[in-house]
Amino acid sequence: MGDGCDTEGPTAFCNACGHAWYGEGEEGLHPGRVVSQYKDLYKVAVGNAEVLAEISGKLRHGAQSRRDYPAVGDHVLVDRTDDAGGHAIIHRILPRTSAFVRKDPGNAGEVQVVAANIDTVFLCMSLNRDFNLRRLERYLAIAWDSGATPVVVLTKADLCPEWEERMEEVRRTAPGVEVVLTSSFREEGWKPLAPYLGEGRTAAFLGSSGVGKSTMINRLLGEERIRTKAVREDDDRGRHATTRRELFLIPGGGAVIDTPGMRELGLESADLDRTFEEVQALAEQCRFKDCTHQDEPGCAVRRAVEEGELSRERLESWRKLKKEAKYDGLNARQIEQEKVRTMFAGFGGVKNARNYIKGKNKRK
Ligand SMILES: Nc1nc2c(ncn2[C@@H]2O[C@H](COP(=O)(O)OP(=O)(O)OP(=O)(O)O)[C@@H](O)[C@H]2O)c(=O)[nH]1
Ligand SMILES: [Zn+2]
Repeated sequence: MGDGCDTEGPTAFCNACGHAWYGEGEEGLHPGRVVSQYKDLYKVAVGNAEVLAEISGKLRHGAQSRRDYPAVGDHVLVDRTDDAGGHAIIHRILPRTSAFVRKDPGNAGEVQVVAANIDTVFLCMSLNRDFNLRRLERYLAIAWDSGATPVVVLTKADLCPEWEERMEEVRRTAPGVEVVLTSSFREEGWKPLAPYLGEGRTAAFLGSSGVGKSTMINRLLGEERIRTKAVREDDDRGRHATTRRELFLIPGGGAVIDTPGMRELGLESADLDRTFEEVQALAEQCRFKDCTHQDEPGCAVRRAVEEGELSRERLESWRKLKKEAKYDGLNARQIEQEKVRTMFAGFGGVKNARNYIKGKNKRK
């Protein structure tokens, strides 16, 4: 085991989703998983039961910022498996392996965790009207930054005879990222998602409204748990309160999270360099280290555009994103890095996946 990891192996398994975690257990406490949140109350899955829980006074007092509070997807230790006698108490949040963060709407300069412990992000794009490669670049940036591994999920394959062309376009936009084709209106049309699901794994669905995320989740769950075409998030503008965000345990093992839309996530922590790996590689050959690729002499990026090696569109979207993403030093990966370090060494999951993809790109 490398990276200075001194853990021997998992010491406990979440009995709700099967996820393994490292570190000491605690006498009398039960591992569970936060499936949804209502203001200061959390719904926690413990085994086959669900309890309503609040956080312990100690946890509250020790919290230095919003990100020290539980989020959907967190593995936590609670004091009971039955809340008939009162709310359960969350005593500890276990180290996160990944986190989606956004700016705290009620607290300038602060971030909060939108969803935690996601292994795979399904970036959903429907093959009809929604198909938009520039938008995909944004989603990719956010996904990489969360620490989870993105997979592009093309939905509504039944509506698009030109799916092969579309897949090829996606592969060019997202080099090294896996691309799958799905349809909720076809028998077993969800099957391509199966390799990313299962015992101990968590996947989140990200994508514009109407691409079919809820329909797909219902298929995976085998029942209509989410009402499709319900109240649209855009309709309650200004109200920060409840946006739909819930973790569902899949009967066959593992879990899925229905993540909020792009607007809620914002772009503040977009990992542009990874999404625009080829731009980044070119930029390294620019004469000036801080080249903005506008009008500096010796700019390798502009040269590549002139020579037709890099599309003008691609450079434009890079510029646009760079402008939008406010690099204020808050980066999801940095935030969680401390907690994550020990986890990764034993898991190998996210880190290995990244290295794998990196290597795959190099070989091209
Ligand atoms: N033809 C076709 N239609 C689909 C498919 N999946 C979903 N739809 C339809 O697309 C519409 C939107 O589906 P939803 O599942 O509500 O989409 P969503 O991404 O969850 O949308 P929000 O809840 O607004 O975020 C519904 O009318 C679905 O019946 C599919 O595979 N093929
Ligand atoms: Zn340059």
